[in-house]
Amino acid sequence: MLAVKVPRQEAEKVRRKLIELGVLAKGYAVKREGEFILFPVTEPVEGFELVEADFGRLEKRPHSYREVVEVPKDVKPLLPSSFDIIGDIAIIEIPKELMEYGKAIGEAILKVHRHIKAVFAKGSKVSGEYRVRELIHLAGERRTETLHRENGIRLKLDVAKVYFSPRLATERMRIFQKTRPGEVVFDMFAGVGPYAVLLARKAKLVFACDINPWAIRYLEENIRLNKANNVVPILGDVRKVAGRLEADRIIMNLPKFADRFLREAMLSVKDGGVVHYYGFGPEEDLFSEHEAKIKAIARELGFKVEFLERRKVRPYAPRQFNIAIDFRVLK
Ligand SMILES: C[S@@+](CC[C@H](N)C(=O)[O-])C[C@H]1O[C@@H](n2cnc3c(N)ncnc32)[C@H](O)[C@@H]1O
Repeated sequence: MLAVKVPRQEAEKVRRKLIELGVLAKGYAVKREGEFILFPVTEPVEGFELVEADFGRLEKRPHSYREVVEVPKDVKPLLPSSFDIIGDIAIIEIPKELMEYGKAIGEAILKVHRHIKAVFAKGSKVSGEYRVRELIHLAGERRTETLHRENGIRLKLDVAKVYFSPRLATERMRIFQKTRPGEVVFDMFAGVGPYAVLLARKAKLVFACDINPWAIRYLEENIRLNKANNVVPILGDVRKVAGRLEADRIIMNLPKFADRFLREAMLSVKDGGVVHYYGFGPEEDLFSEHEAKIKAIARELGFKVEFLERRKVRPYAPRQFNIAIDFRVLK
């Protein structure tokens, strides 16, 4: 095949020129011959030494597991285009019709994403007090503990024993940016500590409560891993703790039931402090119901609320969103 031969020192400059001219042949590995580099080209190029040479084909690495997965053609359109990655574990939601090809899907994911060591399918919705879901092993190691990196912190967790969603990383960073140095924060539903450990980098003190003993066990480990010694882990029902401490900022990341804990949040926040409330809302009216509940509880307690920000955090179900409402409590 036709090639341009150039001294090694000029190779990078020439490569860019050939790309600019649109004549560099794609899919071939460039060749080295002593002090020279040979570039495969699709047509003669003026001003360069041209030679004939054989080139090896570049191995084309697939970008998606869908390119290599071995499933019948008719079910291919059902393959999900994305999945969650927590540390080195992939968790994919596959439709019922694809369940019998679970192993093939898992193996394809392992093949394309070399850093993933285990693949699980979602076996149920997130449920119960601990907000965990069943997982079905598809391929790779039968291990559910992993180390996840997010926003510059390291989080050890067991995906089968605690709640954790990597999709909230941006939201957590947003709250970090709102936090002011010297604040006292109360993370009412802390899990393994993705908010608490991150906010501890700015806040003076972070109280982090969870009712799931596994979550608190991992939170304690994450405090050590990240040297977040200003986080106070509290194991138990937040109802027993609330009102017994005072915070400048409260995080209520229990979207399914947060409305049931508004009284506890308002009793625990200082006059002028801020509550970050999470919920789920239908597309056509995301916030009204939640805001009405917030106002009603404030009224009952004789407080005032000032709404600061409302936002969609992420899609949750068809035409349903995970939403956030930030509000200030005036006592
Ligand atoms: C949606 S998860 C959020 C965890 C964490 N904030 C995160 O972002 O990964 C909610 C957490 O609240 C905890 N929880 C549920 N009810 C509780 C209660 N009454 N008191 C304390 N924690 C509770 C669950 O165990 C779960 O870990």
